[in-house]
Amino acid sequence: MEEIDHLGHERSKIEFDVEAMKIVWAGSQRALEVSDRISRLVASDPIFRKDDRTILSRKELFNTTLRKSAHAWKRIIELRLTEEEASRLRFYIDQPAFMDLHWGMFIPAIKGQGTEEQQKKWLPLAYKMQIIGCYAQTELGHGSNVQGLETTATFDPKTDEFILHSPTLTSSKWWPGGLGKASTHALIYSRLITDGQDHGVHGFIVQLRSLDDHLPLPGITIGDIGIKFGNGAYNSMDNGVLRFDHVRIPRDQMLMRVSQVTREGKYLQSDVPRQLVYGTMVYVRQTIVSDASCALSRAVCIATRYSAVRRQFGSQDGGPETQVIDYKTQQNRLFPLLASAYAYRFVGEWLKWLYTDVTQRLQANDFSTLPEAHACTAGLKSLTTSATADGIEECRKLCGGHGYLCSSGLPELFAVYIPACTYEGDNIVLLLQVSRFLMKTVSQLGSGIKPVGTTAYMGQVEHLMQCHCDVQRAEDWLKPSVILAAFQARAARMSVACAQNLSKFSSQEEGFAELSADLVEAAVAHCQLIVVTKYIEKLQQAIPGKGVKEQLAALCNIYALSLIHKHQGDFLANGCITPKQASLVNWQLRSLYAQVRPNVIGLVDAFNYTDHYLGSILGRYDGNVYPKLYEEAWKDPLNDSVVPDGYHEFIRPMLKQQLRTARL
Ligand SMILES: CCCCCCCCCC/C=C\CCCCCCCC(=O)SCCNC(=O)CCNC(=O)[C@H](O)C(C)(C)COP(=O)(O)OP(=O)(O)OC[C@H]1O[C@@H](n2cnc3c(N)ncnc32)[C@H](O)[C@@H]1OP(=O)(O)O
Ligand SMILES: Cc1cc2nc3c(=O)[nH]c(=O)nc-3n(C[C@H](O)[C@H](O)[C@H](O)COP(=O)(O)OP(=O)(O)OC[C@H]3O[C@@H](n4cnc5c(N)ncnc54)[C@H](O)[C@@H]3O)c2cc1C
Repeated sequence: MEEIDHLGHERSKIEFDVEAMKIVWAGSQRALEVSDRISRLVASDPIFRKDDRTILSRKELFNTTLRKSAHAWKRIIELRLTEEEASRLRFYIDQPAFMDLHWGMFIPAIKGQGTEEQQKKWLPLAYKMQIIGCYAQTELGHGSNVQGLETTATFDPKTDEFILHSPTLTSSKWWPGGLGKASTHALIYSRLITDGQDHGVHGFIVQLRSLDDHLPLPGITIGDIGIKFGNGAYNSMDNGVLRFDHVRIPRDQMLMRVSQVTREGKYLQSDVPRQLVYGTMVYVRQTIVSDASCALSRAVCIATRYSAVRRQFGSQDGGPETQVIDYKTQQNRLFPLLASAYAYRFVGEWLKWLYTDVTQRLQANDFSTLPEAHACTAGLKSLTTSATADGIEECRKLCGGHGYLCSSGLPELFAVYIPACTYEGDNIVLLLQVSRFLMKTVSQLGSGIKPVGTTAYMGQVEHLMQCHCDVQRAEDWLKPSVILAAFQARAARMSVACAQNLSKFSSQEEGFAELSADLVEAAVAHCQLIVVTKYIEKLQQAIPGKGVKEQLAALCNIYALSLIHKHQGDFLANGCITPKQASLVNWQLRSLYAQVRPNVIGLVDAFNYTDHYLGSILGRYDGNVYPKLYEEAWKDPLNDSVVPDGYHEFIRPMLKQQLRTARL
């Protein structure tokens, strides 16, 4: 039987080349080909099914994680997948697993902080999965404050070993993914003590479990920390707890690129900055920005398709009701999220470039761009994950009641995504790092040090402090130069205001503590400017395909103008725009919504997500929502029997008792 495309009418209206847009979204023709091939491979393999995840018990769920990971590894070997293909495989399997930490943090940490000799010894074992590693930094008592970690690694010159110890309950390692049940090894961040002196936090490779029977090694207490938020979701991950009781490891298992301990127990610091100990976090924060565009685009794809299928009110003369996507309020909530998904995609691409550049420089002992890389990764991780978490929840609401069903895919997506606002650095703590960087930049203005990179605009601070926005008609808001000027003026004015207010305090520390809420807002303004700038730069490149650039430009304008509308308090209070100009933003936004409306189904089709990956009845490619929702309901285990288990024990006696009471 021929499949009906319930969204066919929508697809017939699309004014741009969707196939060309798929290439832009994927990054290149080759990336699209890889993504497409691997997504189909995963969708067609029954071991990777995920439709039962929300009803499995924790043990069953973890068992599927192990099965899927082992099967993925087998396929990687059999098909000789490249690193890029393997990473796509993990993406489409779509189940958080210990493998993420092994490949995403354990290996990068050894690469970034290990000496050549250490890399030669450990990386081949890790690449062949002969050991499984995790990243164990956070403790029960400290996560954000890394310098406050309590685990100790004390050098014993008699035996040429470090003694790992957990001196307090709060020093127990707590949270590391993969630690609870799967890992054989861990990168332990702990205080280095030599000759009674504390040298601060350093990384150590420690074996946790036997490679023969997986039992914990002597002196090691280890387990899972318990069930987390939401059904399924991040519960496939074995986040763990770990305590050491005087566990000995050889001296050469301290990662020694940044600093070394000699055979005699002497502590040596190399020219490499200490902050490189935090380097793995910079790497992962960068990947989290691209991940945000994936999670948001997934939610937006579901909400957009469903909004085109769903009809409510507005029937005239017995005709069809209005598609909810045609309500301006729906567009005003949904289209800025669609635009944000594209914006985060492009800023993620740029951040990847920035990270590659800083890594190459670090290898040549050029550390000059490290502060900027830290500020950009911290700030953009924070901005994009907060907006994505809120955006997923907004998409759930955009889908009305059906969005609350697990079969919409949205509850699980929300539950699995929200910890991104916390892990790899709490979002507020990270924004405070950005504001520290901004305050330093402002304090150096006029000192001859020219701001570069993403703070280059501060070089024109005098102009930005008093310039006026050049908008008279709504269409003027479409000029990239006008948008950039408004965002630059807002960011510069907010940073300068913070710097001026800081100078009123007797100490910088006191000022930072008192003004931290304003500082966070200034950091957000700076990060939004980065996203807008990188999107505008993307549009300056050649982008082939009929109508593709026009759609991307419309989305860029929606992204920027919806932010001006949302944060108009900042723009107005700082005198960057007038109330009249703020109201023209809304006029222009409405016109942009009308421009993209016929194309929105094409814009979400361009993500090229399979139904398997979306995991949503509401977001099905064919829009065949109602029959499938109806069918799905009958699969619920509660419907296995017509009369529920427990009827005789609980319902019947209650009913009978009521009967007796009624007779009395
Ligand atoms: C099947 C096969 C599959 C194959 C493919 C798989 C691929 C998988 C990919 C998946 C990838 C990842 C999955 C990830 C899943 C998520 C797991 C989550 C893991 C974690 O959460 S790990 C723990 C993370 N913890 C944190 O982030 C802690 C946050 N805290 C900090 O970062 C710091 O403590 C701090 C807040 C920055 C403060 O530190 P500190 O007090 O030491 O520093 P100061 O504020 O005093 O600053 C001093 C100085 O240092 C600068 N600085 C700080 N941090 C950095 C940095 N990271 N880099 C560079 N510089 C830094 C700071 O700016 C100051 O500079 P200044 O002196 O002002 O010049
Ligand atoms: C799902 C998940 C997976 C994780 N995986 C790992 C892992 O693999 N390895 C690992 O080592 N860790 C892991 N973590 C731990 C994670 O990195 C930390 O939880 C995170 O860094 C936040 O630290 P915290 O828990 O100490 O939060 P806290 O710092 O205790 O935050 C609590 C509150 O205090 C606020 N706050 C804290 N400091 C300040 C400040 N200076 N100014 C203003 N406000 C402040 C925060 O904004 C927040 O609102 C994971 C966590 C989660 C949730």
